[in-house]
Amino acid sequence: MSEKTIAIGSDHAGFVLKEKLSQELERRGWSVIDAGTNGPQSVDYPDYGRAVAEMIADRRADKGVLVCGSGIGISIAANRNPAVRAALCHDNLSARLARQHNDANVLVLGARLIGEETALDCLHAFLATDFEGGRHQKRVDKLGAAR
Ligand SMILES: O=C(CO)[C@H](O)[C@H](O)[C@H](O)COP(=O)(O)O
Repeated sequence: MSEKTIAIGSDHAGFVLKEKLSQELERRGWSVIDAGTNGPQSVDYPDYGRAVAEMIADRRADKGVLVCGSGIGISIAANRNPAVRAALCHDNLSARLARQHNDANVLVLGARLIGEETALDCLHAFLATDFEGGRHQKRVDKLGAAR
């Protein structure tokens, strides 16, 4: 795995946004593993949330990005894996706090709820922000998540 490997996945509702985010990640030098889906045909979000979560757990990817219509279903799916801290974000601040306070390793976006510009803003904030540690470390430890 290269130092900057990211796994990305979506259901049909997130497919178009996933493609845009994937292009942006590659433009920024990330090695992207695309877990699908690969078109607009209706699929089931748990399959893609699970696939990206397993890549995080197996350390095939450092971070992940998931997209569905609201972001809710695919967050629930990913967070069932104890290695994952998936954060559903709607703006720059929530994406930043997800990293600073929660050490989130998966960014989740709702393609039917936010526009492309906001999604890219969330992505940039998520990638640019480090975990603060300190008082947040023991709380993250209590989540029981592996790193
Ligand atoms: O999981 C979701 C809702 O919590 C996502 O928004 C899905 O993308 C959505 O449920 C898919 O809906 P559709 O009517 O089958 O396109």
